[in-house]
Amino acid sequence: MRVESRMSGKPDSSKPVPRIGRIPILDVEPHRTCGEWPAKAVVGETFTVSATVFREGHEMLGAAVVLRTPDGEVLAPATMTGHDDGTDRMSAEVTPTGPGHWHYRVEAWGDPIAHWHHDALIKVPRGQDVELMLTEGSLLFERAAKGMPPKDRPRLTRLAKQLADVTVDAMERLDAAGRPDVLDVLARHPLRELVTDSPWFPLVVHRERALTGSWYEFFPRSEGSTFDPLGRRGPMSGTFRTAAKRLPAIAEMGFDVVYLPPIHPIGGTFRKGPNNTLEAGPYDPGSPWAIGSAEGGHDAIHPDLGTFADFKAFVEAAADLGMEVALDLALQCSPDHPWVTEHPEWFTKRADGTIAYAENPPKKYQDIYPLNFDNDPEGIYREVLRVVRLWMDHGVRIFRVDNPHTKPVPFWERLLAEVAETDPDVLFLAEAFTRPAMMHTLAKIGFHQSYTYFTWKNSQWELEQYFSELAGPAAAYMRPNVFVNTPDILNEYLVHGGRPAFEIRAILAALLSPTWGVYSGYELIENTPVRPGSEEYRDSEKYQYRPRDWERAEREGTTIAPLISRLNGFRRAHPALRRLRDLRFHSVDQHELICFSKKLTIPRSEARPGGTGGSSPLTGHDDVVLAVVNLNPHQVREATVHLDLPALGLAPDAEFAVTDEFSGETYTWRQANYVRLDPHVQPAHIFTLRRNES
Ligand SMILES: O=P(O)(O)O[C@H]1O[C@H](CO)[C@@H](O[C@H]2O[C@H](CO)[C@@H](O)[C@H](O)[C@H]2O)[C@H](O)[C@H]1O
Repeated sequence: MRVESRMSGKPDSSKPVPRIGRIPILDVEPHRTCGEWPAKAVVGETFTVSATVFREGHEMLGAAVVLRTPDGEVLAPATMTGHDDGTDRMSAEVTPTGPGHWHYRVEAWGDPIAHWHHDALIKVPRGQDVELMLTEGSLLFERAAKGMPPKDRPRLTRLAKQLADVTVDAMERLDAAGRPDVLDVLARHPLRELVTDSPWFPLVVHRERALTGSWYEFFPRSEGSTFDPLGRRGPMSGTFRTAAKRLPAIAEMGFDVVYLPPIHPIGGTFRKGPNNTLEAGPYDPGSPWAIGSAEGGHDAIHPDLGTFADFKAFVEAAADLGMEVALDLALQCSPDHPWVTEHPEWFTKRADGTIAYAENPPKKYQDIYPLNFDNDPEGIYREVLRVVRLWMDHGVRIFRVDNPHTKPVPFWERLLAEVAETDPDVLFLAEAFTRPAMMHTLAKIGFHQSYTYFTWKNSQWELEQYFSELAGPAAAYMRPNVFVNTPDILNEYLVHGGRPAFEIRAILAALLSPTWGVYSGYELIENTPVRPGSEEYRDSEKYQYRPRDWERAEREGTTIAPLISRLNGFRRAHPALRRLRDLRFHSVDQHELICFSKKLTIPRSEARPGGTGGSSPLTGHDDVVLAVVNLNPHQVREATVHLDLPALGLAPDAEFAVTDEFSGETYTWRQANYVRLDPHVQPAHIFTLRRNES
């Protein structure tokens, strides 16, 4: 990192130039973890900037973080504080207030007044150099006064005079230099010398939905699909119009985003039949990811679903209910896709002239051809950009990108950058389940959100380890979208855990991650795998229509939709739950329970007295949620939970009231607390905190 010192003057090119600043500023985070790509935040998201800042000898220094807005305005510095652990690490929190391309930098300086004060406090009481010390202090405060805004100047000028007044007791004069009002002025306007700046580092600020949201995935063709009980005709597909009837119930559950698998024409060649069989019957609708037929490709709508006007009406109906529609972007083709004949050069031919089908080992996708992005990079790029813009023009502002890790990374970096230039509100979710290097790089180069390994993290240690990584340094560039299930992932925990397992996983996802998602049928506790040990559903909706009797489930109480509504309600009521970086785990002496909290400081102007859902912010400006979850879906578990009270904004010996958001019961808690959770009654406590008045 090149650090320019304001004091270094013009370098003489014939001599070696020190690369380090006058006050060294090293290892600035999040810059270091983001590499050459911008750090990410959403509007109003507070994050920490830290750096190693030190200097020679025993001189004292100060440091601050400065934000520069997309308009070039440099905002008031946020003072950095030291970590007091011998590492010379300093940090400050900053909050960008609008979208766009921001910058941040660290400034450091020598602080002669702090240094003088430190020495004077040692020497004056011991009678060493008393008048000399006080005179030097007086001169320093005179200097500082010159740089003050007029309203603060008199206070320091008076102090400078007082320090030099030999008629006043020396200790009294020294005490005056440590008065809170003086320290306050100095904190705001320190006397700075040898000022050194780090370079400006990029920070891209997105809209809130890039970090926060509740997603619901469903196949529009299933909603309203019908079967002839007499078998005189094949099943009839649902349409955008019939699917729209499901939207109010989805909104009722509190979802923000409705994600649709591909809605394009589906190919007939090598079409898959029920349960991923390789032979489809005459009425089998095929996998929606097998995109393209004579009816069109990625820029067309499956005629069974309706027309562009129907799609528009669907998007508008969702918007009226406060939801956005996310569309799948799966860059692959059925053998019947128009690109296959119009652009044969986009596909790789084998020695026998055939095109190899796509794979994501060990999965085989016999019904699709992969594109070869290196055959005609420019042609494919232009066409994909056209397709993306077409759907953007039809109201789609979120794309869920299928298997981005099987396409060249620079392709995505270019595409996402070009879209962001004109439409910075358009978001892309990377569906890449692959090695960390690829997943993290896709996030760095521009994907706004990423699928995660949450579905496979079921134990306490796995969850703690994984989420500590996601909410730790990775949060600077990668935003998790935590689905509890997908059409491809029915985890064995759900297969064997029954209803409590579905409740537990929904609670974990909704509270641990600012964005979580549910694939339709989850609320009905659908958990039959196609065969023992498989993560595929039996009679998977990927290959056949799957209408569901929502009303019956509601009547019979076989749905967890009410729990999902409550979870999304908590998330709306508690801004802390809509953030990631505020997650902290607490210790539990039983490995099948997990305890975590989220705490967000809300500016006073935004604090809501009393909160909602029976909760109340801790201090009027802290939103704190504490959860304890039994991870065993079969058996009661009890334990002692040891809280990290400072992480909750509380003193180590504090006693405070916790109110369970499910039961409404209030308990008095302290550092160590007994917990007992029965997964068949209530698998979790979700507590809001209130300090005891006494
Ligand atoms: O490869 P992933 O596990 O990430 O899964 C995603 O991409 C798959 C390919 O698009 C997709 O698979 C489905 O569509 C295929 C093409 O029609 C079909 O051959 C597969 O049997 C079917 O599962 C998967 O759904 C998607 O999430």
